Amino acid sequence: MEADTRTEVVLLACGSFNPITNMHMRLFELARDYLHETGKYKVVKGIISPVGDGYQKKGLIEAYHRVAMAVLASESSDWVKVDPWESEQEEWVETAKVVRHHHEELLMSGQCKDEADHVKKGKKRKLGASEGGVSERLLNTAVPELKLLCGADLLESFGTPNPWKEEDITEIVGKYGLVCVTRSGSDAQRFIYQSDLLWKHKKNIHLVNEWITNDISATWIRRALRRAQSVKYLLPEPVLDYIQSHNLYSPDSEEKNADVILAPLQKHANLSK
Ligand SMILES: Nc1ncnc2c1ncn2[C@@H]1O[C@H](COP(=O)(O)OP(=O)(O)OP(=O)(O)O)[C@@H](O)[C@H]1O
Ligand SMILES: NC(=O)c1ccc[n+]([C@@H]2O[C@H](COP(=O)(O)O)[C@@H](O)[C@H]2O)c1
Ligand SMILES: [Zn+2]
Repeated sequence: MEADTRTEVVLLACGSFNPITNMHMRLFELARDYLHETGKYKVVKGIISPVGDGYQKKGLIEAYHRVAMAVLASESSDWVKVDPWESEQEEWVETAKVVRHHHEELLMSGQCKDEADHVKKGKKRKLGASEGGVSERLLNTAVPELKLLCGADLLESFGTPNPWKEEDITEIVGKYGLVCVTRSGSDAQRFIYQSDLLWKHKKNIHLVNEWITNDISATWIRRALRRAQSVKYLLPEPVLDYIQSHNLYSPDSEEKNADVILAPLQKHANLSK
């Protein structure tokens, strides 16, 4: 039997997940199919990382509820898991730092693995994004690549100068890589073409076309819930049960953080003072 030489990949999705929807779970499935079809990658894990309360987005309910719902949603998957680390940080954490954290976790878990086992199996796995302060010991360890998974709207938000620092985009796209799920007719390709920075790293950006279009957004779901309209079949049933039993998403909850500036914008304003 031939050895599997594909590069192992872990997909990390960052966002509010307020609440998690069927489309969030579909993102992982679409991205995995795409990467497998290239013949070069083997997706070994998906991570959902809900943003912390410090993000201060309008209508953002408490992180423990968003994490609990994400855990319920992920129960239907055997490869996508929730990681609460980001949600547990007191202050909002830049996405580049979240990616760095998960990459370090991967390096640490790789360090503990019995390397000899891989050698025995004749498995030669490529090391993921690894330069930059990583010890020789870690460089010799087999670690999957970590890639940020997002929708086209997040990619396009890179173009708005305020919330994203150029060095963060460079780190995410240049060092790790991006898998972006886009809709047919979406302008993600043009967007990359129009950005010198993204164009430079285009080899690290995988655009996944979603042919079975699905426009579910958490904002639309919260709106329907406020109006007591049905959202059945738009999110996993256990998530819907959780929302109903905890009475989440009311006109009041939508007013949370209404008068507060989004954390990335605040941070940026402080830096440029
Ligand atoms: N329908 C969709 N198609 C493609 N990507 C999506 C879709 N819905 C969400 N995403 C992606 O999922 C990630 C997490 O998104 P987020 O939590 O903001 O969900 P959302 O549905 O966009 O919520 P909101 O409406 O509150 O902004 C982001 O990368 C976002 O681009
Ligand atoms: N500079 C940054 O790192 C930066 C800026 C804006 C949003 N984000 C992240 O993008 C995601 C956006 O989520 P929403 O679409 O729900 O606002 C969040 O995970 C947030 O932390 C990161
Ligand atoms: Zn969003």
